[in-house]
Amino acid sequence: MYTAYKHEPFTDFTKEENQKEFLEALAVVKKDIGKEYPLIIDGKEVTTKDKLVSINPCNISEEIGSVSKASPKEIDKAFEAAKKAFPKWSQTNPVARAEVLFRAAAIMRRRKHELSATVVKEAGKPWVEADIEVAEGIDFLEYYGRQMIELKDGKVIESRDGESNQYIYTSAGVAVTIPPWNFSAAIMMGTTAAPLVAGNTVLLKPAEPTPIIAAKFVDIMREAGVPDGVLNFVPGEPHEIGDHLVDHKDTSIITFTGSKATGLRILERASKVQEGQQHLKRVLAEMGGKDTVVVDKDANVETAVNAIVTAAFNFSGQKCSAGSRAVIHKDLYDEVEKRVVEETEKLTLGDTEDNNNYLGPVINQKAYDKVTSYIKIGKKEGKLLTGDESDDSKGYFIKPTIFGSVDAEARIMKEEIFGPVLALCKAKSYEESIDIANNTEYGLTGAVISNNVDHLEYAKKNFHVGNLYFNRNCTGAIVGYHPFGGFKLSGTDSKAGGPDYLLQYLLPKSISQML
Ligand SMILES: NC(=O)c1ccc[n+]([C@@H]2O[C@H](COP(=O)([O-])OP(=O)(O)OC[C@H]3O[C@@H](n4cnc5c(N)ncnc54)[C@H](O)[C@@H]3O)[C@@H](O)[C@H]2O)c1
Ligand SMILES: N[C@@H](CCC=O)C(=O)O
Repeated sequence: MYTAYKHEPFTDFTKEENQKEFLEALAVVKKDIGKEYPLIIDGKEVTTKDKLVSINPCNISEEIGSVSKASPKEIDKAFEAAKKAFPKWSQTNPVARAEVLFRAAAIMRRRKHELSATVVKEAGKPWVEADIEVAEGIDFLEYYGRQMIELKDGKVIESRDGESNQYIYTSAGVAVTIPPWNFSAAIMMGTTAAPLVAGNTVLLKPAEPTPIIAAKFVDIMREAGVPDGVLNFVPGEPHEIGDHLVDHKDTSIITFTGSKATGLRILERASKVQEGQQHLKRVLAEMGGKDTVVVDKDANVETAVNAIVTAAFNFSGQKCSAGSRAVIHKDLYDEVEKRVVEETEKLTLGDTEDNNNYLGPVINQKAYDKVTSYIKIGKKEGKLLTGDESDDSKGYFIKPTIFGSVDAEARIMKEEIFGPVLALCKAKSYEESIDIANNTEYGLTGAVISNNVDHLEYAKKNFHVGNLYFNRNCTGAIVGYHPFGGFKLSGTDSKAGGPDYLLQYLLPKSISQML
C-alpha cells in the first residue's frame, strides 16, 4: 500500500538553516562545473565528439557542463534499443513500474537542493522557483505512479448473460519526449515519467539550453531501477535530430512541450505515415500562451496588484502561464496601474545565485534579442511606465518593463513575448474585459480578480482558457490540484498532473469472452 498523494512541500528560504543548505548545494553543483555527460543508449554510456554546452545565463562566461550530442546515427540506435526493451517493460507489473518512479522520487527528495541548484545555475531560475520546480518533478513521479496503479486492472464495463467483458489498458510503444528549457526539471521529468510508467519505452531529448538537469534525472532513474533500453538519453540539436525523432517509423507517441511553431510542425509531420509504419502516431503538444489577469471594478486592489506583478514577472515572465497582460476595469485602472508600477519597481534583478534577487536573466541571446525588440514595439504601442533597461554584457538581464493604456489589438497585447514585459489595458465593462482576454489565438491560463459571483460564473462559461483562476495569479499549477493544459493554439490540452493524463500514453483494449 502507498500513502495518498500529496504535493511535495516547498522549502522555506526565510529559515537560515535552509539558506545554508542551499548554499552548500550550490557549492556542490559548482564543483561539477565543466563536467561532461554521455548519451545513454541501451543502458550504455555513449560519448560523441560533438558537444552541447550548457551556459549559465547569469554569467555567460561560465560553462555549466556539456553533454554528448546525438546525431541521427545514435538516434537510430536508441530506437533499436527502445524497441527491443518494449515487450518486457510493457509487460512488467505496472506496480513494479510505479515503484521505479517512487524510488526515483525518494532519491530526488534526498538530492532536492542539489537538483534545484542545478536549475539555478543552468536556467538562471531564482531559488524559490527552482525549488518549486523540483518539487513539481517529484510530484509528477508520485502522482503518475499512483495513477498507473489505479489503472492497472482496467475499468469495469458491462457484460451480457453468457459473456464476460474486460476493458484494459496496454502500452503503445516507443515515446519521444521533447521538453522545453523553462521548466527544465518539472516538465522534462513529468513527460518522461508518464510514458515510462505506462509501459512505453522512451527517447528523451532535452531542450538544448538545459541538458545537465536532464542528465542527472536519467542517472536517478537508472539508480531507481529503470532497465537498459527503457529510457534512452539523446540530447542534440533540434535542426539535426528533431525531424528524425518525429518522423521515425518506430515513434508511437510524441510528448512535446514548447513553442507553437515547433508544436505545429511536429503535429503536421507526425500525421504522415512512414514506410514500414503500422500505426498512427499520437502527439501531445503543449504550446504557448498569452495569458491575462482580468480586474473587475469591485476587485480588491491589493489582490489584483499582487496577481498582476507575480504573474508577469516570476521567472522573468518566461512561463507559458505568465500573465503578460492585465485588462483592468476603467474605474480601477489608474489606481491599479500606479500600484503595479510601485510594486514592480521594488523587484530586484540580478544573478540568481544570490537569493536576494527576485528575478534573473532571460535564457539566451535569442530570447534577449526577441524581448528587447518587443520593448521597442511596446514604446510605439503604449506608454512606457517603467523598465526599458537591459544589459547583455555579463548575462541576459532585462528590467521588468510595463506599458500602460495599451490598445487591445496591439502586438504586445496579442503575441507571446516570453520575457519580463507587461501590457496594461483599460476595459469599459467586465464583459468587454473577458472579450479582450479571449482575443488571441491562445487559450492557456487566465485569472479574474472579482468579488462578483455573477461575474465569476460568467468567466467560467466565457473565458476560454484551459486553466482559469479566481482571485489569485495565473501561474503555479500544482500536480493533482490544478491539472494543466491549454485550449485553442495553446495545445492539445493534455492536462499534465491531472486524472486523465496517463490515458494518453495507453491503448485501451476491449476483450469479450463467451462463457
Ligand atoms: N503549454 C505548456 O505547458 C508549456 C510549458 C512550458 C513552455 N511552453 C512554451 O514553450 C515555449 C518556450 O520553450 P522553447 O523556447 O524551448 O520552445 P521550442 O519550441 O523552441 O523548443 C521546445 C523543444 O522542442 C525542441 N525542438 C525545437 N525544434 C524542433 C523540431 N523541429 N523538431 C523536434 N523538436 C524540436 C527543442 O529542442 C526543445 O526541446 C513557449 O512558447 C512556452 O509558452 C508551454
Ligand atoms: N505549469 C506552469 C507553467 C508551465 C509553463 O511554462 C504554471 O502553472 O505556471
